[in-house]
Amino acid sequence: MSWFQKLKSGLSKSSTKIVSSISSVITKRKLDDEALEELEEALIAADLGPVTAAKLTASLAKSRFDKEVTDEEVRGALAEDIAIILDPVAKPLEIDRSKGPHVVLVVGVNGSGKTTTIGKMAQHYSAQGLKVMLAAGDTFRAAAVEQLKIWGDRTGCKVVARETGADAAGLAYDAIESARAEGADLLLIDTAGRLHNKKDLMAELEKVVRVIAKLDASAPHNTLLVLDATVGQNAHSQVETFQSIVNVSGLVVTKLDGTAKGGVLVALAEKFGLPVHAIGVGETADDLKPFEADAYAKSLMGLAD
Ligand SMILES: Nc1nc2c(ncn2[C@@H]2O[C@H](COP(=O)(O)OP(=O)(O)OP(=O)(O)O)[C@@H](O)[C@H]2O)c(=O)[nH]1
Repeated sequence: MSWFQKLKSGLSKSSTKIVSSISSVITKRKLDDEALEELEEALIAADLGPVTAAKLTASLAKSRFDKEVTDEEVRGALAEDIAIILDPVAKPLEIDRSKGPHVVLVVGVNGSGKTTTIGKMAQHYSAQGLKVMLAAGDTFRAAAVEQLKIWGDRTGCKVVARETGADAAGLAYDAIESARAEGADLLLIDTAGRLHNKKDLMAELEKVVRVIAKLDASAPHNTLLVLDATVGQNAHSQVETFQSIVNVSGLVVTKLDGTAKGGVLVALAEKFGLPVHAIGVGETADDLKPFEADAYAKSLMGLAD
């Protein structure tokens, strides 16, 4: 399978839903007010959000109002406009090897896919020849540490870990020192997604960031928020919550293969404008894909490359 085919098959639940709802609205008919309204509703139902849905239908009306249209033509036009929305946020993560190590803090709620994403990134960057190290900063859950160690074994990357309940900031500090000593290029730090309450989570993440900065004032160089696409519109409040705690520098959206809510990424791009570095379309190491605006927009609309 080509890269595009894999992306398309990963997003098939989302595109099947969108394609069928668009084709039920537009079966060779005039693009009148009623059709536009139904189309807008279909886009909102596909998690693109009311603001984006309104913007997309307005753009369509501008070029095609009162004209005979086919559903494929509508999907093509929507894909073009969606790609324009996504283009400014589609930015691969840039690793600066001179940082020695480039430090990436990975945050997100429990189960969003943080650990899996770190494992996939470890694989990706190791394959590019970078020396990658992992820090098991979710000291709150023993299973999270174990899971990261499994990814460490799988990808041949060293994992810095401590016993359950250990101080996460202290662990992050050790991990940076160890990464420096080993000459690592990239350090990926996992974090806890849930503590007893938001106040605890906030205190922990703030402390981790503070302690990291003691060793390197420019670190963390990236703070990635991992979002599970299956939560749909709840992703918005997760972004707001984490933005209030840490300086979120970019997003990774996971589990796009298991949901019809792939449109949420368009709504997130429109609302927050945060870089989307990669997307998860499965559980294996190869299932982290670069986020490309045009390919994503076409896949979402069920179109060929
Ligand atoms: N289908 C699919 N499953 C995924 C993807 N990313 C992660 N998962 C699965 O989602 C589940 C949770 O992922 P984790 O990586 O453990 O999530 P986490 O955020 O680290 O969660 P905690 O360890 O509980 O804090 C696991 O079963 C993963 O295999 C994806 O892109 N697609």
